[in-house]
Formats: sequence, C-alpha cells, structure tokens
Amino acid sequence: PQIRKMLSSGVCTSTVQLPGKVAVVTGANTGIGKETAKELAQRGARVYLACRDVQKGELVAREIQIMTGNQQVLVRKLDLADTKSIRAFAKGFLAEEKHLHILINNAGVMMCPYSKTADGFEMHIGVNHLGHFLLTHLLLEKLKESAPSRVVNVSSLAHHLGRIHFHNLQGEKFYHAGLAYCHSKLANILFTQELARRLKGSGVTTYSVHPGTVNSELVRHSYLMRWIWWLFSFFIKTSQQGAQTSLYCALTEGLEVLNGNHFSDCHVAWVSAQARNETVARRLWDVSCDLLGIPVD
Ligand SMILES: NC(=O)C1=CN([C@@H]2O[C@H](COP(=O)(O)OP(=O)(O)OC[C@H]3O[C@@H](n4cnc5c(N)ncnc54)[C@H](OP(=O)(O)O)[C@@H]3O)[C@@H](O)[C@H]2O)C=CC1
Ligand SMILES: CC1=C(/C=C/C(C)=C/C=C/C(C)=C/C=O)C(C)(C)CCC1
Repeated sequence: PQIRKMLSSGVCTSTVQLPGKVAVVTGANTGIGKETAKELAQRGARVYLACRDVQKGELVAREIQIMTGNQQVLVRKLDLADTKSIRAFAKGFLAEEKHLHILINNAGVMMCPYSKTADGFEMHIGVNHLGHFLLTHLLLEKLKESAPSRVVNVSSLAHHLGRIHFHNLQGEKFYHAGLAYCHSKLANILFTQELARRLKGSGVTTYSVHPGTVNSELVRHSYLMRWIWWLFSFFIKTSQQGAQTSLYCALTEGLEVLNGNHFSDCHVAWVSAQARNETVARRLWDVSCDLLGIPVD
C-alpha cells in the first residue's frame, strides 16, 4: 500500500466549475484523455472529444453524458497522423465555436514500429509533437480571443532520455522505438516553453505534464511493456489518477505565474538540461513551422 500510495500521489483539489467554458481533449476515447474529458464535463464544460476513431469516441461520449448528466460532450474526427485531418478538425471547430478555453494535447503513441504519418513524418514525432504543434497553431487565435485560456501538453518523465537530433528528426538515419518516444516527449516540453515565451501577456498560458506511470493502452505496441504494466498493475496509477495533473494545470486558479512550467503529481517538476535549452526550443519551433508549412515569425 505504501508503494502504491507513493506512485499514485497528486490530486487536483480545485473546485473550479466550468459552465459556459469550452474544452478540447485529444485522444479522449480512452486512458488519461477519457478521464480528463469526463472530469471537465462533470464540471459543466462543453467538451470536444477529438478522436481518430469516431465510433469509439461516440461510445465514450455517451458514457460520459450518462455519468455526468452533461449532454454537451461532442465527438469530432481528429487524426494527428494526417495534417489534412488536423486542418479539417480546426476548420470545423472554428466554424462552430465562439470560444476555446482549455486545450488538452493528450493523445500519444509509444514504441510503434518504424512508420510514417500521411505527411511522411516519423510516427512519434509526427503524432506526439508535430500534430499537436499544428493543432495548437490553428486554434491559437481562438484561445487568445477566449483568454484567460490554457494549453496543457501531456509529456512524460521519459523526456529525460530524449534528444532532439535535428539531422535525424524523422528517424531515417537511425531509429529506436523507445527512444523515438522519448524524443517526442522532450519536444512536447520544448514546445510548451517556447509557446509560453511567445504568448506572454496574451492571457493564454501553457503547461507540460508528466501524468505518472499509468495503466492505459499506451503500451499496446510493446509486448515487454505490456508484460511490465501487467506485472505492476497494482502499483501504477489508474487513468483517473493519471488525469489529475492535466486537470490541475487546466483548472487551478493562479497558476498563470507558472506559465511554461512542467508538472508531475500536481507539483512543478524538474526537467532535463536539454528541455531547458532555449536555443534548441527556438530551433525546434522554426523547424516544425518549416515542416508544416507555417510561416516562421
Ligand atoms: N500511460 C503512461 O504511463 C504514460 C502516458 N503518458 C502520456 O499520456 C498521454 C495519454 O496516454 P495514455 O492515456 O496513457 O495512452 P492510451 O494509449 O490509452 O491513449 C492514447 C490516446 O491517443 C490517441 N491517439 C493515438 N494516435 C492518434 C492519432 N494519430 N490521432 C489522434 N489520436 C491518437 C488514441 O486513440 P486510439 O484509441 O484510437 O488509438 C488514444 O485515444 C500520451 O501523450 C502519453 O505519452 C506519459 C507518461 C506515462
Ligand atoms: C521497473 C518498475 C516500474 C516500471 C516503470 C517503467 C518502465 C516506466 C515507464 C514509464 C513510461 C514509459 C512512461 C511513458 O511516458 C514500475 C511499473 C513503476 C513499478 C516499479 C518497478
């Protein structure tokens, strides 16, 4: 019980309610994203479940509607492995919503065999970083118009093993599925810090998160990880516990002063030296813009 308690700490104690607020959660059909969306709906927000599989999303939306009594839980198609789908999602959202107060960039893949997105990006960097980078860029004006608003990027402790190899960003020279995940999670933190610097004074703030080690479907691509997760399933966090730090960053009043920080167990957490490197963060921003056809400013 002591080990379990140690590995599962961090509870979002905010009592903030969200009537009239609008939230988007990516990868909300399962795991941490589903629990995050459920809690936002429980607090009265209109919540968009941005999912690549709309059918799975609809089942979860129905479940959340029944559990929370909030009918404003909507599903929209978003495949982060395809920039056309990201642009279509953003276009639809911007046309139907006046506001966006909370964007939770939660979706993620881990340890996939080498594969590429529709636009030819390596899958981890493509989905976990570039997909969310483009999505945030397309929704940024709406976030600014809705300020105070927040962007939460779900990263990982695994970023400590990550490096941004600009000469091998797409893993074409060498590739390791585990490390590719770590690199993409480092990119999530660098993106958060650079975004925070650029958004200073706009009323939009951003945070990166390590959710803890969580019993979810993330380990689906690795037999070894599935086995470790199964063996330690009693000790690791449930998805509901894993959602706490994302919720803390989305909801806690007064957190604006910690704009750009990284959080774990609902506390500010240390990041690696690479993750604090402003030069790398700025270069990654520019390279990401280039790859996505976004004008570099
Ligand atoms: N679980 C853990 O121990 C940890 C998790 N994290 C991070 O937490 C986040 C949530 O992961 P978790 O809930 O654990 O994992 P899950 O695998 O349970 O959930 C991941 C979600 O991302 C979605 N997704 C994957 N690829 C795409 C895509 N191309 N387009 C849109 N959505 C996509 C999945 O959709 P679908 O169901 O259709 O595949 C699913 O909804 C991730 O960013 C992960 O890196 C960080 C540290 C530890
Ligand atoms: C060895 C060991 C563990 C394994 C931890 C691992 C392997 C964590 C990996 C985390 C990842 C991949 C995070 C995703 O971003 C547990 C389960 C904590 C239980 C105690 C012993």
